[in-house]
Amino acid sequence: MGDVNFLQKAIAIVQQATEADNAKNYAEAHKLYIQSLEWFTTALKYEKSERSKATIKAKTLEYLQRAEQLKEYLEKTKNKKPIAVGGSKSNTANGANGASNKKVEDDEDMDPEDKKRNDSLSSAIVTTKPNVKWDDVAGLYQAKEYLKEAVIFPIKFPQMFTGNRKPWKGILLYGPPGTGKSYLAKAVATEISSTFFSIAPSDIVTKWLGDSERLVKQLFEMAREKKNSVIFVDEVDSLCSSRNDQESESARRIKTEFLIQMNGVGNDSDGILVLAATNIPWGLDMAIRRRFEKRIYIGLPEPQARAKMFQIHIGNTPNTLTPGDYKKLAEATEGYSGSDIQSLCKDAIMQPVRAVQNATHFKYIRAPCRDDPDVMREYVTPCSPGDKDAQEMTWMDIDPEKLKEPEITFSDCLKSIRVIKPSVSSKDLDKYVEYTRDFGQDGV
Ligand SMILES: Nc1ncnc2c1ncn2[C@@H]1O[C@H](COP(=O)(O)OP(=O)(O)OP(=O)(O)O)[C@@H](O)[C@H]1O
Repeated sequence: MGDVNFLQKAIAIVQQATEADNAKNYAEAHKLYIQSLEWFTTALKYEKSERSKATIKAKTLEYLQRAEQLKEYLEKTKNKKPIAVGGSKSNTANGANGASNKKVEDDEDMDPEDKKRNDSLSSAIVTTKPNVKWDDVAGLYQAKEYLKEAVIFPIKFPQMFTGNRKPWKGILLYGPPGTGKSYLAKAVATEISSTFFSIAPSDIVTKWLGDSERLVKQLFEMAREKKNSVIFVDEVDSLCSSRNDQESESARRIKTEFLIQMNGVGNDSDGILVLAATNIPWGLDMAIRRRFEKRIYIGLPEPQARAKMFQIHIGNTPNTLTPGDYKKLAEATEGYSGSDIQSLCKDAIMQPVRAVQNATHFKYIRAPCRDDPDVMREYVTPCSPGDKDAQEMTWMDIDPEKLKEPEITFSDCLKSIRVIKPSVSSKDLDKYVEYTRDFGQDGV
């Protein structure tokens, strides 16, 4: 339902954009096209049908191209104004290219456009640790091993990575939606001491129309300066898809720049790991695919990992679940992804709230005090009308202080399993298995 709203919003904005465009109000049209692209990108993320995805992508490219044309036109007309600011720096393209050996952080005499890009990149640096530890990621042992190999060991034991032993420079995490690719990246950001850049392609493509490739270049320059950095690109397919006829000039330039930077030709790319994630690895440009030396399949979780996910997501919310119950829940959720189990747990956690909301009878009980478990006090809790202590009342009759909500039970979880179904079909999985056989390796 949410996806339909994103798409509707995108269409509504693009209609305004075309109206402004037709009325020759180009600045407004440009602004609206960019806004619509952001909504289209979000709609694309949540769209499940491959056909609709292709239509949205084609439309997005069309609007992107129009927005680029408008931007070019607006810049040309703006430059006609006789403003003598910046002298020889007025040509931003030359400014950026000539600055390759300069410190990117050297703001003093930085080209204003470079500075703007730099500021934007600074916001991509993850400064607040996401607080996802390796142990919070259930299963995916192999993937975690590779990531530790790539980011922890080279920093901690640089002496091990001399001669021909080089740390991995490009790791691609691919697999169905909701299997923990971004979550793993968060664990990397939490567990490393070095700089972590998190890049959303929509930012690169929509905010920097026309000079996106310079933004990519500057990103790598900045990462090189920081040393031992990780650049995480989520949904890398939308930045580096395989060539097609509808590809815009700017999309091609971004991709080329990415290739150059990942190659590290003429650059010292040691110390940078490019970590990327995608749901559609087969949509990636072949040359880009090759730059990711490790391509790790992040598949659906095994039963053991599913049991751990139930434990993680139910956490310390009061419950009566035993280790045996967690095992049974794992067995009952074959084919569920990590995010399916997360949604399922969210639903199960709400069951006691529903029980309170729907109860027609409550009873008085004595139970350990919330603030001091050594002290017993009186509470009111929902019960069946047949209970010998049942009293007819609703939640509205209860003193909030006295409410004792029921604990989550195994049967609450089973109820949620009946409602929440797996989001990945076995047909989808076949494609990943085939891709892994041809190009990847298992990370589970
Ligand atoms: N292995 C896991 N361990 C614990 N939680 C997980 C795991 N996998 C997924 N989850 C839960 O599911 C949520 C969604 O996962 P995440 O966003 O990482 O999926 P993704 O693979 O990046 O999906 P997409 O491809 O749609 O971006 C996470 O925030 C986390 O709560």
